Amino acid sequence: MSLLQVESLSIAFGGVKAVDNISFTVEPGEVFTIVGPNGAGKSTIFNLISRLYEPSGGRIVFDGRDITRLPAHDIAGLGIARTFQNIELFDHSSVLQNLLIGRHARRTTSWHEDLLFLPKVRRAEREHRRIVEEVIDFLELAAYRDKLIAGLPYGVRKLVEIARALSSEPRLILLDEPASGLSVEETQDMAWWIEDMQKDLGLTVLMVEHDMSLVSRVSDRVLAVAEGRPLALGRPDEVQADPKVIEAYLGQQEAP
Ligand SMILES: Nc1ncnc2c1ncn2[C@@H]1O[C@H](COP(=O)(O)OP(=O)(O)OP(=O)(O)O)[C@@H](O)[C@H]1O
Repeated sequence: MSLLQVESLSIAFGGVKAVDNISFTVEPGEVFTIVGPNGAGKSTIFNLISRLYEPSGGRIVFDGRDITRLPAHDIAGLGIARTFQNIELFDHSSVLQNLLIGRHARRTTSWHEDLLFLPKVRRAEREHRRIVEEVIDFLELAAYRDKLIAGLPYGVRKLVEIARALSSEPRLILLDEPASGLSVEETQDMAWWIEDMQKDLGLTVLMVEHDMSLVSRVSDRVLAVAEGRPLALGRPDEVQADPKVIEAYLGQQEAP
C-alpha cells in the first residue's frame, strides 16, 4: 500500500488554479520529488498535504487514512513532519529547545499533569530528551546544541529545521526546497543527509526542490508540474528529458 495517495487534488486562489487536478502516490521508503518552474504550485501542494490549505477538490490519504479534512495540528501526530522554504524556527531559543518543541506532537501528558510535574511527566521528559539527543547525534549537531538559532549560519539553521521535523519521529518528511540558499558543498552534504534519512532511518521523503543535481542524485521518482498541472512522472532522467518539461522551463529561461 502507498504511504501517501494524492487524488485529483485542486485549489484555486481567486481566478488562479494553483493546483489543478494533481494525483500521485508516494511509496514507503522512497524519495519522491516535485519539480517545476516558479509559481507551478509546488509549495501549495505541500500546504494542502500538511493541511494548512483547504482543497477545493480531491483527496489525501496517508497510510490508508483519509486526512483531507483533518486539522493541521493532528497531522504531526500521525507521522507527517515538514520543513519550510523560509526556515521557521524560534530564533531566540536554542537548538535543543527548538527540537524539544518539535516533540510537541508526541506529548502524552496533559497540561495539568505537566504543571504538577508528576513522575509520569518526568518519564515523558526523559523520553523526549532521549529522542532529541538521538536526532542531534544523527545530524551531527552536538556542537550547536545550546546555541541560539539567531546566531547560527544559514546552512546549520536549515539542518536544525530538518532536526526539528525528525524529532517528531515522522514516517513521512516533507522537505520544502532543502537546498535553497546553500553552497555547492552544503548541497552535497544535504544529499548525504537525505540519503541517510532514507537508508538509516527508513524514512519516506517527499521533497520540493529546484537544484536538479540534488534531485537527480537522491530521488527515486520525480513529478514535474507547471501552472498547477502535472507534466511528467518518472525517474529523474526521464522527467528531465521530457519535451513538455523542457518547454515549461524554457518559458522561464531556466534549465531543468
Ligand atoms: N495564499 C495564497 N494566496 C493567493 N495566491 C497564492 C497563495 N499561495 C500560492 N498562490 C499562488 O498559487 C500559485 C502557485 O504558487 P506556489 O507558491 O505553490 O508555487 P511554487 O511552485 O511553490 O513556486 P516557487 O518555486 O516560486 O516557490 C502562484 O500563482 C501563487 O501566486
